[in-house]
Amino acid sequence: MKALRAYAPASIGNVSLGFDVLGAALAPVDGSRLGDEVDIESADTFSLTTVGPFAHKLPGDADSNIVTQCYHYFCAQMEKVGKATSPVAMTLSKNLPIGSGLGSSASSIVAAFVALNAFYDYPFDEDTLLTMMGELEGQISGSIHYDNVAPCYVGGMTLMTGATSPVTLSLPLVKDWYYAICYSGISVSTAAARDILPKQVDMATALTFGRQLGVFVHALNAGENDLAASVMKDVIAEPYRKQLLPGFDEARAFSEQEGALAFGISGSGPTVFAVCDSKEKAQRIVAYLDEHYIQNEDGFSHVCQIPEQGTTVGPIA
Ligand SMILES: Nc1ncnc2c1ncn2[C@@H]1O[C@H](COP(=O)(O)OP(=O)(O)O)[C@@H](O)[C@H]1O
Ligand SMILES: N[C@@H](CCOP(=O)(O)O)C(=O)O
Repeated sequence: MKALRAYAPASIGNVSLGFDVLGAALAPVDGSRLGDEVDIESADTFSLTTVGPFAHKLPGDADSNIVTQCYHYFCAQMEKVGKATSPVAMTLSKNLPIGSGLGSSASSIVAAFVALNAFYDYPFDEDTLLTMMGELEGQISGSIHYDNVAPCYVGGMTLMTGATSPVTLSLPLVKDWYYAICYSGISVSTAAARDILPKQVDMATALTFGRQLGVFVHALNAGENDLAASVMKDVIAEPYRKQLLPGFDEARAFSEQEGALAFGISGSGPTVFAVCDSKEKAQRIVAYLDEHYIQNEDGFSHVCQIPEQGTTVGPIA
């Protein structure tokens, strides 16, 4: 009997300078896994079982779980293209905290769609699947944005095009950048953190946003890494969101003093990240964040890099 497992990594939405259009996958350098997993196998009727360290924080009923919604959405898309589906049993290992800024819902969504697509012998191509992932992410967070689902699915650092094909472009990776990331343990709802943002930005902010994104993409392609890091500043969301994050200003001050190239909010927070040009600097910042930024026993931190690979799927060993 076919039984598959998909693993979908955590991700940094926005990467400070690219609100809703830039994202990066995350992989701890110690080789541990940071992401949700979805198992799938044939069954007489559909079911979803949830396990893992954050399963108890999910909605109690399977119907409210985004993975169940992915299954129904996937089946409806299959029907539209005249393809049959049969019931499956799915198991979600909920390894990412909810409302963490690590693309938790995106990780579940991407793992679910990749597992379903593989189970039914790959009926949909990458752009079609990404569009479906964005749709489900939009249902849960209040508006469609691809900056978590895209890097989670394809890996690397991704820039959204606004087109349906290709949905996303992959940017060059800086091999010697290390990301100190820390989840404080509190929950910030993405929908609520979007609601507090102004609906319009002024001309000066729009010009800074465009200039930074243009310079960043050029600098990465030219290998001018310091120039790229110099424009990793959030002029859209951080000024409004940082008030939700106790210890944010102090964490930034410490990281900058330790030589971090950039510091910002991962997605809508509360996770923060510091970009460093050595693993040792990232480890020192992680040690500070462990002691000063974490608020409760759910918090954690890691030194990460951006993996080239995104979601993986294969037979359950
Ligand atoms: N599999 C799932 N993973 C994460 N959140 C889920 C899942 N299924 C349903 N939810 C609900 O979706 C919402 C996700 O909140 P959100 O703030 O967008 O989280 P995140 O920023 O971590 O993706 C929560 O209300 C959560 O209960
Ligand atoms: N671009 C989005 C990213 C949200 O990421 P999450 O990990 O907090 O869901 C935003 O900034 O609202």
